[in-house]
Amino acid sequence: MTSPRVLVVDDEADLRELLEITLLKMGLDVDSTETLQHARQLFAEKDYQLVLTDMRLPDGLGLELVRDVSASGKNIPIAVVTAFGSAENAVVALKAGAFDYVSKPVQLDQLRVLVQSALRVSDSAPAAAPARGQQPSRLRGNSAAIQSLRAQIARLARSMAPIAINGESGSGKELAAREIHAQSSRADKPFIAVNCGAIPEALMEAEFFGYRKGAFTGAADERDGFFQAANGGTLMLDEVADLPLAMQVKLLRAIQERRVRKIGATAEEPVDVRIISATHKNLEKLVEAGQFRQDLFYRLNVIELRLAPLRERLDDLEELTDAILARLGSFEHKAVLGPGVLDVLKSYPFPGNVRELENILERALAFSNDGVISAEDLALKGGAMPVPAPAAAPGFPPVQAAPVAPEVQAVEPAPVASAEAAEPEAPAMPPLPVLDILPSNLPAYLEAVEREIITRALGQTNYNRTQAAQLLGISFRQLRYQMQKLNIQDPA
Ligand SMILES: Nc1ncnc2c1ncn2[C@@H]1O[C@H](COP(=O)(O)OP(=O)(O)OP(=O)(O)O)[C@@H](O)[C@H]1O
Repeated sequence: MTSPRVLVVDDEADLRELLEITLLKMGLDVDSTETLQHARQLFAEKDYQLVLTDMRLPDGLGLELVRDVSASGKNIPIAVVTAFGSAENAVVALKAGAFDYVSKPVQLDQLRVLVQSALRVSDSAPAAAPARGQQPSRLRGNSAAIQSLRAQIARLARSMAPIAINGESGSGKELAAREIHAQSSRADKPFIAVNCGAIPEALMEAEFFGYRKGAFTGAADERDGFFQAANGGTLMLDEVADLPLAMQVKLLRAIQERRVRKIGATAEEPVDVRIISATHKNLEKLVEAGQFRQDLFYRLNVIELRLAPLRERLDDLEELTDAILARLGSFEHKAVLGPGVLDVLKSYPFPGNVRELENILERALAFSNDGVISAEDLALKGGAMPVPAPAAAPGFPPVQAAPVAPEVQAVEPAPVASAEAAEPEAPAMPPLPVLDILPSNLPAYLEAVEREIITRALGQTNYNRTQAAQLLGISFRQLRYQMQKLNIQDPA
């Protein structure tokens, strides 16, 4: 069996030699050259599994080779070596189709990780075909928007470039991120989704980077953070716009250096993580307003992926509805839409997108006769639903913090005790109650207030959690945490 062959293009003799020796020690065959022209010739003549090129070459730019290799249709990963501190070059190369980059001075551990994951990419099937052993796609729909999304996902799965997914709440951003991970050479490593908007600011550094035993009061054991938990795999930064500025600086550093330091540790540890970020907000506007760091935005936004809202792809509604009903119904009790109900759904704007469709169908099924859903069962405009009485005051249940284990696939941090802050443009606050007697147990009292407010919002929206979250100016996930924490259940 022949070894994989790598083409190294660099005119700096020392660096070229270092790259060659490292690759040879990894058991690879290496061809090397100093010029762009010779590199093009070699690439045309021979089969390579990886091309590694410097950005500045005597007769041109490594970027030109990136474009040639990407356009060749051979599906060969090409990585670039960028000058120290040249974030622009790295981003430009990734945008042009580079698989990944290493910065000078080249850290050999990072180079080896890059080479190994690049070789896994060239090993796997071409872009359109699913990787070995991969689960079938959960992404339903056949509209032009979804078809183009599938094609983009297949292409993006083959690189390390950071991806920024933008789309309304519930439009499938996390699902798309999971698909990219599942189709990538990282599929057998963890996919960790972190909701940046739900982590208390004081815990952020510990949650992202981990801590050593005794680093602070309560740090009874050493613990990994999200970066270490996602090592080798993909880290999804959901609701990335909600990251506080101080954390943005630390995150940028971790992404640039590909190293993290646990709180209380002296040494940094390398991490190999692909970053996918997602938001329903306009990050560019937040950058202009000084609420999001430009440098982090630039790093995260290398490739943009936009998810169309459901109302812009109503062609998908039937397939989505069928898939959701098949999941909700059982073998004996099939769930179906009654006559004309699909048209009623098509006239609804779905502000909460596919997630709202799921919620609507789930509720409608509970109200339906024998699993046949009528237009009334959909209760699209909201109808009166009895508001469940708030839980009795005595004996407030203790709040359980969810432990974060490395094998956890979607990490949702422990719920925060107070109601999360609403968007800056949230409507005016109702006046605060004037209390005659001060509560003797403030946390328990606040919990009772929170339970009362959330239960009222859910009652007003017929327990449609998407709409209740909107009413309260919090995200769907934040509402879900609070409901779990306060043990509020849908009476249906
Ligand atoms: N094209 C699709 N096919 C099948 N299911 C979908 C599709 N798009 C979204 N969903 C489903 O809709 C629900 C919401 O999707 P997801 O959590 O990915 O949305 P999101 O945009 O990340 O939401 P949020 O902004 O609230 O984080 C999930 O249950 C997901 O599986």
